[in-house]
Amino acid sequence: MTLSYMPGFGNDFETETLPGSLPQGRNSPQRPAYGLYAEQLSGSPFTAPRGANERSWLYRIRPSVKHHRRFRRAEFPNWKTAPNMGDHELALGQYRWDPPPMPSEPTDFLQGMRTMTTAGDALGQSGMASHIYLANRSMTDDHFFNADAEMLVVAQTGRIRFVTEMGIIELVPGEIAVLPRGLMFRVEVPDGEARGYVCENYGAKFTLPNRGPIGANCLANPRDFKTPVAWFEDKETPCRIVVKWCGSFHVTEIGHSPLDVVAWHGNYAPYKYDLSTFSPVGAILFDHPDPSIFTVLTAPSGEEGTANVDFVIFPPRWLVAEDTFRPPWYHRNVMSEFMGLIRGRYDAKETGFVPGGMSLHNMMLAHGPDAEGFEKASRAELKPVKLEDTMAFMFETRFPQMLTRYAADLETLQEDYIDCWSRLKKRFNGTPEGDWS
Ligand SMILES: O=C(O)Cc1cc(O)ccc1O
Ligand SMILES: [Fe+2]
Repeated sequence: MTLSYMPGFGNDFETETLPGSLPQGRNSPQRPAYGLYAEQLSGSPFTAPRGANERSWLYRIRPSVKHHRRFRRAEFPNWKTAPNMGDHELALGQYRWDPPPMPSEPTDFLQGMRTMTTAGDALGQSGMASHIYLANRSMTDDHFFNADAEMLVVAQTGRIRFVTEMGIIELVPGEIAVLPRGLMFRVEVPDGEARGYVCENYGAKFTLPNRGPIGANCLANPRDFKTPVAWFEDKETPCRIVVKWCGSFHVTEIGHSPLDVVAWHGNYAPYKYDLSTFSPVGAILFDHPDPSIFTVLTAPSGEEGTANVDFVIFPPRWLVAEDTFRPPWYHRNVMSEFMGLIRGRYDAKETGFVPGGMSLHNMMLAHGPDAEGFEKASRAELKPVKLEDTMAFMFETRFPQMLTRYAADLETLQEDYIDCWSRLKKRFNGTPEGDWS
């Protein structure tokens, strides 16, 4: 399937599948062409300031209200929403997990969503949740929208295709997608199996970070974000709609596909991004900068510089710093760090953090390179070194991340994770040289 995308971040896009199906010069003509219904999808309050005002106009076969019959409650027991406190007995700690096993029974993207952490409060529209998805079945007649959050999806293994009401996005591992709050979609797994990570962002939408003195280029460049062109199906067969709303799930049946948008325009739309197009900027003489230098997208909170959630990556790059301990320093952080590994190895952890795995370093819990990583980096010859074939990421939030029972009970939780620091030796011996024996 060849898919077409429109470049740009937050653009005012326009796209139509049939000639003349998109009204020009107005949003709501008396009789839109092709007998379509005009519908506005608002992603911000009507009165949001211009820079933050997001809405799209959708021209569809039936208005969405015809997609809503009376709902029944539905259950997705592994998909949790903040606040979700204390449903396990595990004490505080630094945690790391190997990849969870693929389910043996047929499992679609919704059934395969497993929440690892929740933070903040979805009803207060702040905070986030970290999930892993494990899918081995495409959704065919089932469709979904999430009223609680926009969803940032990080593909780790297997292609994953989001057939949305505004067009089709397909990801290969190493790509991400952002699906706005309220967008209707179904999820297909063209390779038969897919695994990856999801950040549900309950707060203000992800946007590009300011670059400050870096200037007008590098990091994530706007043109590398891709929004799908319009696509629709005119399918008069039974379909189901699942809604996530304030942490609960609801389902209804309708007699046709809700993916019936023939044309649309506006700036509230899904998009994808290939992480390999991120242009990293770093220290080219000495020291290790804060990881915020690798922020792809940031979802602000009300407080300046204090993200509801940042999406940060650790891409392939050259390390050139002189007289520098090059891996991450040891640190304690008021922000809470959930990490995943898409491929390769992460430079702070030589072993134990594997692709498809996860780690959680919560508010103020100390962490940093393992003993082997420290030894190696402290003695390494500081010639230019390229970190190749690697891609780790972090969901970093101002809110403490509460573990779910699923995460606490997961059989791939590494009981011995904190032992990775136990072999760090005392080097202090009262002399300026220290003891490096
Ligand atoms: O903890 C981690 O591995 C993530 C991280 C990386 C880095 O380069 C600096 C700080 C930080 O939290
Ligand atoms: Fe960290």
